[in-house]
Order: sequence, then structure tokens, then C-alpha cells
Amino acid sequence: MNVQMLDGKATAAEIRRELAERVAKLSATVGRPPGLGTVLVGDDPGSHAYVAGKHRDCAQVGIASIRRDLPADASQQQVEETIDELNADPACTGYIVQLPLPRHLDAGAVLERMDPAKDADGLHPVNLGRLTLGVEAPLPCTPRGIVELLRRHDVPLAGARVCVIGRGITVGRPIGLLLTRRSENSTVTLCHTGTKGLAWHVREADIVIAAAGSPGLVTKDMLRRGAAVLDVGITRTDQGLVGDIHPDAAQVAGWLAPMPGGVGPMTRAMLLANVVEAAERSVGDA
Ligand SMILES: Nc1nc2c(c(=O)[nH]1)N[C@@H](CN(C=O)c1ccc(C(=O)N[C@@H](CCC(=O)O)C(=O)O)cc1)CN2
Repeated sequence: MNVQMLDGKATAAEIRRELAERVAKLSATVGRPPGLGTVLVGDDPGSHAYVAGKHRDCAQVGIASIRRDLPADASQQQVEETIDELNADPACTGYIVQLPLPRHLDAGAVLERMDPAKDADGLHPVNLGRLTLGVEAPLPCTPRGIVELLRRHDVPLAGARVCVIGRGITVGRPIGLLLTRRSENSTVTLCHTGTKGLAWHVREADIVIAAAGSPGLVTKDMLRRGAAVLDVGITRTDQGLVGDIHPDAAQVAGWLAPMPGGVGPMTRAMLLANVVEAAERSVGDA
């Protein structure tokens, strides 16, 4: 089978070029560029790398960066004061709280404290609720990136059977809300560690989205020939990064979003898109 690569790196670069033009227009209209804030708590190397990448992307498209890094032992109160500060900062168009937070912190309370209008990740309960209701809202970055990647590569979505593996807040839970909108019209099955007969569900699917963080979980014998297969799992090992999709899947897949270079770069690009859209909305509201 000749697999078509879903090249997230190239697609994200194209999106950044499109966004840079919109940022230039916004900056001229408003008199200053839109600003993205990040709140990072602790020393997790992966989280540090992702936040650094987000700020590099901002510099590339002309978005201003506001970075708040807190120590691993930061208290709930310290984190919430940082949230209050960003909520009040007019230079901050939107911001994110890098997840996961250290275990001693209440992530739900932190997300709820954000101003929903400044939620660049679409993870505030109000925005997830708006998404559920089908009302305009910033969309969670990875699910939005997945849909954008599939659309820009003409992978058919209407009527497609999608198997999502993983029920996390950033990918597994919200992706079903996006893909079952009338505009996408897919049918989504959400699988997780409690799912019986995972291989059966995967084999039924036209599109498989693996976001379980379980290295090599999906192998070629589980897949329908010609399926679109998206690797969203990232496990850091001594041998480097390992995805949820076994390398042999390329032998039967019709499309493949690899890790690295597939969905990850799209997540970053969609964060920029959310900030630009928030800035455009605020110009419209003024
Ligand atoms: N507040 C949020 N926290 C987290 C999110 C999120 O969307 N919002 N998602 C992930 C981490 N993440 C962005 O924050 C992210 C993950 C992976 C990549 C990426 O580009 N990955 C590379 C490979 C990894 C690497 O090179 O280290 C790739 O797939 O090519 C970008 C962003 C959890 N937390």
C-alpha cells in the first residue's frame, strides 16, 4: 500500500505564513501585536520544550510573548494569582496553562479561574460547554489540528468511522465533539484502557487517532487497509520519543500522521490561530 504522509510540519509552516499576514494587519489596526501568555509550573522537560516552541512560533508570526514560569512547589494561590494577572493584562490576548500541572495543584480550579475570553487552549469549562452546544468558541488545539490536517489532505470525514484511543482532556475527550459536528459528520468511538476488544474497534475504523501514551499500541494487524492513522501518543524513552502507532502500520495505512512531525506541529499552529482569532474578535467587539 502506498501510504500518504500527513505532514504536520509542512502544513503548520503553511498555516504560520497565513497567520503572519493576519497578525500584521491586526498590529497595524490595533497599534500593537496580539500577545500569547504561557503559565508553566515545574521542571518537566517535555513541558519546557513545548512552551519554548510556542514562544518561538509567536516570534515567527509576530505575536508578542508573555511567559510566566513558576517553581515545581508553587502553591495553588501563586498559580491563581498569575492567572488573575494575565486575565487583567491588556497586552495578553490569550494564554494557556501548560498541562499537566504538578499533582499537588488543582488543575480544574486553575482552568476555571481563567477568563474564558482569554482561553487560547479552548479548555475552560465554558468553552468546552460552548463547543458541546455548537456555539462559537476557541477549540482545543490538538483536536483542531487533527481536523485541519485531515481537511488539508482531503481525507474524507463525512460518514467516516473514527476510533479514538485515549480519553484525556486535551485530545481524546474533545476530538469527538469536533468530529461529530455537522460540518465534519464523522461517527466517533472513544476507546480507553477499560475498552474490551480494542483491536476490533480499531479494525472497524476508517480513521484511527491514537492518543493513549502507550508505545507501539496500534499494530498493522489491527488496522483496516487504507485507514488514516494519526499518532498522537508521545512516550519519552532512553531510545528517544516513541509513538502509539507501531512502525509496521505504514505497510497498511492509506494516510499516516507520524510522531514526530504529524499532529504535534499542528497543535502549535492551532494555538497561534486561536490567539489571532481572539484578537480579531476583540477588534470586532471594540
Ligand atoms: N495547555 C496544554 N497543555 C498540553 C497540550 C495542550 O494542547 N495544551 N498538549 C500537550 C503538549 N503540547 C502542547 O502543549 C505539545 C505536544 C507535542 C508537540 C510536538 O510538536 N511534538 C513533536 C514531537 C515531540 C518533541 O519533539 O518533543 C511532534 O509530534 O512532532 C507540541 C505540543 C500536553 N499538554
